[in-house]
Amino acid sequence: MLKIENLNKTFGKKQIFANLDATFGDTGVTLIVGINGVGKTTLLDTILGISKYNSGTVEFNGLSSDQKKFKEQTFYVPSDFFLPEYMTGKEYSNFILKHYPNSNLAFFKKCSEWLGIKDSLNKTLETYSFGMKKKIQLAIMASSGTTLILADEIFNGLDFETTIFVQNLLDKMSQSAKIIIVSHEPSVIDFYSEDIRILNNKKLERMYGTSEAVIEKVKKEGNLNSKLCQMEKYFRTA
Ligand SMILES: Nc1ncnc2c1ncn2[C@@H]1O[C@H](COP(=O)(O)OP(=O)(O)OP(=O)(O)O)[C@@H](O)[C@H]1O
Repeated sequence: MLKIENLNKTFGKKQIFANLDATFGDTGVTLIVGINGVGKTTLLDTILGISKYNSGTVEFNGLSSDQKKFKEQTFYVPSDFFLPEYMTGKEYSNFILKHYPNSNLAFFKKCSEWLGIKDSLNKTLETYSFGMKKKIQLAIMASSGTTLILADEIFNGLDFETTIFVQNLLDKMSQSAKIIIVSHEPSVIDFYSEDIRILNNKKLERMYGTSEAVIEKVKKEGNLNSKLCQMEKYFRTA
């Protein structure tokens, strides 16, 4: 179980989280939504210990992010990434997967085949398109054998077919791992409607109801309806 208690985090004078509490079970997909700049990436970074927090506790199965066992059990797919361009896909995947004791190289090969990058594994990463770079990270993620996976904007840059494939892959993986994803896509809200949390007012709140209700709430938090009205008025009078 991932447990966050009384989390407080600031960047300078700006408070990002205030006494944020959240628990996540051992399996299933949780979708985190929220307007731009509210702190979704910071939350993932904080869980993983990449970003320090002011006070509170973050534990995964009793482990803290500075422990080797925590690192071996968790995998992060960030939204912005820089890959070692001089390595081939094969060298890179071997390099990353060897850090994970339960990784499965045979499954990596299978995922590479499913994702259509198998024939490019002997090429250097500088020759990969953005989508191919994303795909190799997804294949590594799926075969890492980790039990906590955090992924930021995971579907960005993926074509339609791959998006559907990855949604189903995550669904299967979530039977034995906890997967927490951040996404802005309405279709993703539809697919993962079981556990949706909205980051708002420096806290993480569980959302219940239909995906339409969730989308309406997200729109309201960002004042989208009011902005749309203002824009319509502007074009009517311009
Ligand atoms: N290293 C940093 N130093 C100072 N402020 C930061 C830093 N990183 C993020 N912030 C600020 O913290 C807030 C949360 O940023 P974060 O990237 O977590 O938001 P987000 O919800 O992921 O946004 P988006 O949907 O645009 O990706 C923003 O106001 C951002 O400007």
